[in-house]
Formats: sequence, structure tokens, C-alpha cells
Amino acid sequence: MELRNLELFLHLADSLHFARTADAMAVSPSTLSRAIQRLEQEVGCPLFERDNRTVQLTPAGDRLREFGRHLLDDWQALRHELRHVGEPLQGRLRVYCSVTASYFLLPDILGRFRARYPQLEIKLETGDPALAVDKVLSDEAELGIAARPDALPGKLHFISLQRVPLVFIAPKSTSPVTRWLQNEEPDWERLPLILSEQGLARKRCDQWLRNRGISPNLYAEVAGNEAIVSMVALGCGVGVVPEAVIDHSPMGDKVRILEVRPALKPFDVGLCVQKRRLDEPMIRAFWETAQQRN
Ligand SMILES: CC(=O)[C@](C)(O)C(=O)O
Repeated sequence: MELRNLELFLHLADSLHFARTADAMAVSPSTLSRAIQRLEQEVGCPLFERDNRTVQLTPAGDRLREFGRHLLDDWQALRHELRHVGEPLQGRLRVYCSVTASYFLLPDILGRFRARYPQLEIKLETGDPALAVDKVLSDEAELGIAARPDALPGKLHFISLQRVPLVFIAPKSTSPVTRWLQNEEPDWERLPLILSEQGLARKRCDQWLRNRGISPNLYAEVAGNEAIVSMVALGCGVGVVPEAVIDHSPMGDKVRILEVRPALKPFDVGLCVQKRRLDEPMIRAFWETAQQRN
């Protein structure tokens, strides 16, 4: 079956008027008649009932019309898809994450992504991971690495990459805070605390303190977890950070994890993107590369 004949047939099935279809499809009336006859031979039955004044579809014609529309739609879609296969994706993708995430979660995804799409430019912004979800929602970044919020905004897609415990840390060496840590139970009301200024870690810690009726002695509020490790290592106080931040900190061996009960709820760290932007080829390509990891 010739696709061109099918196209002529579909037009005629709508117009039910030979001269109009011949005109609209820029063929002579005899070419149109031959095309329809040919299709009728191929399907083995009449597609139209014609008399001198009217043209009507037969039930077989009706079926062929339905089939033909799907076929042509699929064909168009396939052609569109194939035309872009092999074309290298180009453009710029903005990714936002913490410095820590750029050490341990991003290289694996980014490495595979770069190998596949070398033409794409990645613009990486690092900062407080508490801002990652907002950066993505406000279109300041296409992708972000964040701890999964307790209530994930409906507009966001999230893939988990790693579970990361959220822990209290204290300086290893003797420091002014040591005296508040000598008893089995730290003196929570005196102990200087170094916390994130915002975000999930802060929320979980505030909740933990509240549940135990502790009014904390807040020493510093810090943007980004990396600096919390540094301040704790210097002996300024006790902090709360995701464990991965200690593992990748140059000061990591100068702090120790405090066993607390109940433990803080761990982070589910992953990649987020706006659902509505997943149709964009670059974003989709990154997303698929990230997903293949799991
Ligand atoms: C949320 C996140 O990206 C990390 C790895 O936990 C962090 O940097 O704090």
C-alpha cells in the first residue's frame, strides 16, 4: 500500500467529494480515482458507495479510515523521532548541589552523562543544599541534589540516590565544650550548638530538641553543612550534619559522632527536577542517565 494513496483516501473520506479532494491534494481527478481503485483492490472490497450525486464511506471504508489515521500519525511521529536521532544534544544544563554532593554523588552521574553527551555544557552551582529544591522550582537550576522533603512538592520528580544518616558531631580533641560532654548525657542546654540556618537538617534538629524539652544554646547558624564540620573541628560546639559531609570533609577526622537517642531521621538524598521540564531533551537525557544508576 502506498502511503500517498492512503493520504488521498483519508482526504476523500472527510470531504466525500472527488473534485474537492483532487483539488486540495493537487492531483487530477483520474489520479484520485485510480488511487482509490487501487486501495479497493488491495483491501478486496469497495471503500465508497458512489452514485451520480453523492459519495459515502462503506463500513470497510470507515475501518480503513480509522486504521489509516493511526498509521499516518504513527508514521509522522516516527519520522520526527528518527530525524533527531544521532543529532548531538546541545545546550546548557544548570545543576545545583552542595560541595559534598559534588564530590560523592555527582561524579558518577556526570561522568556517564559527559561521555554520552559531550556537547552539553554543565553549569554547576554549589551551595547550601537546603536551597536546592527552591532553585529547581524557580527555574534557577534544571536539576538539584537535595534531601527529599517530608512533603515533596507536587511539581517535583525525585529519584533517591543515597540514604545518609543525620548525626550530631562533637570535636575529638579537648576544647571548651568538652566539659558539657563529660556525663553520659550531654548538657544540652549549655552545649553550644552549631546548626544549619535553614532546611531539613535544621527542622529535624529543632524538632528533636523540642521533643525533649530542651531550649538550646545556639552558638552559630551556618549556611551549608561543610562549614559546620569545620567549626565543630575547631572546638566551637556540637553540630548536626549529614554523615556524608563528615566523610568528605578535610576536617572529618577531627570530629566524632555523638550517639543520641532517638537518632535523627536520616536523609534520603537524591536528584530533583520539575515534572513539566522532563520533556526537554537535555533534561530527560540527564534524568535517564541518573536513573540508570539504580
Ligand atoms: C543534601 C545533600 O546534598 C547532602 C549530601 O546531604 C549535603 O551536602 O548535605
